[in-house]
Amino acid sequence: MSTIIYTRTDEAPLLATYSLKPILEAFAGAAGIEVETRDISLAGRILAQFPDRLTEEQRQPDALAELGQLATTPEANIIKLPNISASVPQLKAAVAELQSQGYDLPDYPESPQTDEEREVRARYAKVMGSAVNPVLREGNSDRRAPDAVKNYARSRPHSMGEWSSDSRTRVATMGEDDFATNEKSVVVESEDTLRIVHVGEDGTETVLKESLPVTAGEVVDATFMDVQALRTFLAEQVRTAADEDVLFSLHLKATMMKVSDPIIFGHAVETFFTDVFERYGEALAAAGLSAKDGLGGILAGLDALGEQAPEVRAAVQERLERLPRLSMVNSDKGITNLHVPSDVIIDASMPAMIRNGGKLWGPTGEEDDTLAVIPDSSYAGVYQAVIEDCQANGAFDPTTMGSVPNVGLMAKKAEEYGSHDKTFEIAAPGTVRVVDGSGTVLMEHAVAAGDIWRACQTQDEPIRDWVKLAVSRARATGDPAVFWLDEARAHDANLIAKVTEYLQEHDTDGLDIRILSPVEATKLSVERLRAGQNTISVTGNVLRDYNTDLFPILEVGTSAKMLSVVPLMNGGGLFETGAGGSAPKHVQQLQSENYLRWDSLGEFLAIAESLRHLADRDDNPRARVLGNALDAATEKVLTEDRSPARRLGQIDNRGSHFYLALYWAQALAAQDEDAELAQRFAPVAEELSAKEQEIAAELLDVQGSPVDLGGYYHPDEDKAFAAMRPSATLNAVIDGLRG
Ligand SMILES: NC(=O)C1=CN([C@@H]2O[C@H](COP(=O)(O)OP(=O)(O)OC[C@H]3O[C@@H](n4cnc5c(N)ncnc54)[C@H](OP(=O)(O)O)[C@@H]3O)[C@@H](O)[C@H]2O)C=CC1
Ligand SMILES: O=C(O)CCC(=O)C(=O)O
Ligand SMILES: [Mg+2]
Repeated sequence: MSTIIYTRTDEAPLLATYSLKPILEAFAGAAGIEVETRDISLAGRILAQFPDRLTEEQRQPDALAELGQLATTPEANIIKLPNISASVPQLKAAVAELQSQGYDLPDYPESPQTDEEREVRARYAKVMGSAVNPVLREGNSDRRAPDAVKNYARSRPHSMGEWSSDSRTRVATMGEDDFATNEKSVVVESEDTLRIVHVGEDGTETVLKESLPVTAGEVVDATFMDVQALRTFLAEQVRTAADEDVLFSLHLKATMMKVSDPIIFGHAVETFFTDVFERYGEALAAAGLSAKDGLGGILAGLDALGEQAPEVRAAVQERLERLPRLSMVNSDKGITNLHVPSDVIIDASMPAMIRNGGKLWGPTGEEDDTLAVIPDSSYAGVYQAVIEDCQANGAFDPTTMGSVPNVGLMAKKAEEYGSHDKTFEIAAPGTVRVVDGSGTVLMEHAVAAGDIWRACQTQDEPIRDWVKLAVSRARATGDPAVFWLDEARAHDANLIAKVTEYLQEHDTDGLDIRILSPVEATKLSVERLRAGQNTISVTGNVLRDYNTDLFPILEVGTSAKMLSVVPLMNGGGLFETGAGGSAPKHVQQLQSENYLRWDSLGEFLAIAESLRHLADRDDNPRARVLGNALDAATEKVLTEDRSPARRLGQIDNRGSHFYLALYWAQALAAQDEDAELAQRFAPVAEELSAKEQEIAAELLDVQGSPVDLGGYYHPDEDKAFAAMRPSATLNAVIDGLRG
């Protein structure tokens, strides 16, 4: 029997799953395909770490480890929905919720003192940050907007904010003493085990990483961020934003870069609130309050300071009332850009700002231009180039613009992704060295206390596979493919050599394949975008992440509508859904007014791809019929405007699933490749169609009042099903089909 693994994740995609998966099970079952669930949610991953503290019924298997293993085999067919990459505040909240549900989990030890606490912290560290994606991604990434989605945006464009030529929005970046400029890179010739050591000024050696296995031909980089330079830079930007009276906003990826970016975030909080930290820094530290967890964490924990608490709160308030104004995540609730490290995530936050005419929201909800602070200069120039283009040429026009799909290098934890196990906050001045098995120093940097040093690996085989994928996408589309690589950067220079070599392995006759620096590649792609032309961006891992939100958000309004395929290197398929995240604000809306705005279009596209993959692998023609019919249904959901609207009283996520089921059944009934399947679904199509009004009314009726899900990170199954499957009439049809 063919099997599809459907992941259980978090937040909005999880809620949507309660409604969509029963439909998938019913339809797939008819083609002899089984749908299995694996829980890789944050809550599930936490529980899997502590079997020793849980009762038999509470224990959870380590589904992530299982899927990581599966992804290396040809049998893999995994549909992966977005999941929470947890920051410390999110982890603590999830633990508290699970404790309140009767799970005997230890508190997260902020500063572990005992061996036991260190052990607990190490277990939590395994589930934090981007702990899921790098494990499953045993292949490179192919993300693009399908024609149906582009056509929809062309005929029904999303709103775009206006750009004016006197916009003062710009990006500020270091450009020296940062990760980009300090980078060194080597290609190791043969399999080896490297070590990372710190040598203090007095010659004392401290091993930072004992064993760093590398494979032949692997690119290994090392770099560091000079923290004194960072703090000087941040202080300058605070002053500049005040002088120019624009909003100060910081854009990092504290979830994925889970060691380096929370530290940078902490420096930004301390720099913005210099007076507060100068006066109360010690008291805050003594109370276990860290700037790394953000202003939100500090304000929430202030009571621990006893009598001093009101004074500190007043000092924070006083600072907030002076210039520069901070950009806001939620001005109604007073949540600033510096509240929670995972609230503002660069891949989503910068495109949202660009889409909005370069404006963010200030303390009183006012829209204004912003100084977007992106400390490391590796890719900051990409956003600046897009901003300059919008200032010169106005907003993009979704009805005429072309497309920038992406072929991204990410297999086997390539590039910065997952480099947190090789990232260190330096304890004392000295030198950090990367040493090979024979004792030769491959790379070294002089560092000061507090600097953030990191190494990063990229294996050869993924690079070769990435070049192949790029050529095959260029061939399939006829569009130019541009490798975004900067010969001035050490790592990129090594990649350029490999790309040039591996391109020789392919027939590139008649293809337009170029290598340009990220800024030049942006300028070219954006110019072509405006001319309605497509340009494939072939990028490393970080730009894969950035570009697959940036361009989709401009082109089709959201990255949720992307087709996101990961052809696994050993032949399996990983089908990601969309290119964005888990949209936490959508859950809040469901809880407060029983309306779920999440658009499952990414899931629909992924399921169809997954079905076709099964059809090829298992020689199961019925799976192909099902997949093709699903694509037809998805297109009809778009053209008939059955996607979730944004406001109460209209169709939401659940309603869009109903229409998908209706159109899917209709498409199956109408096809003539598989008569048995047509016969099976004809009555389903008829029944759903006949009951359309009834079902739509049942789905709309529940909207408008609060919903109790019994948990945010770990909802109660019965409550969540009840909330997400409110139409008894629809359920009866679907459950009847599931038999
Ligand atoms: N692949 C993965 O597993 C990923 C996980 N994440 C995780 O997701 C969380 C939130 O990340 P964040 O960067 O805020 O990004 P999100 O993409 O979750 O949210 C940004 C905004 O995008 C829009 N959006 C995203 N997806 C959909 C959808 N399917 N339907 C409708 N609108 C959508 C919404 O904005 P609006 O409607 O206002 O335009 C939303 O508020 C974090 O925990 C992060 O770690 C993030 C990225 C990828
Ligand atoms: O893994 C993560 O934390 C985020 C992944 C992401 O944003 C992406 O793949 O686009
Ligand atoms: Mg992303």
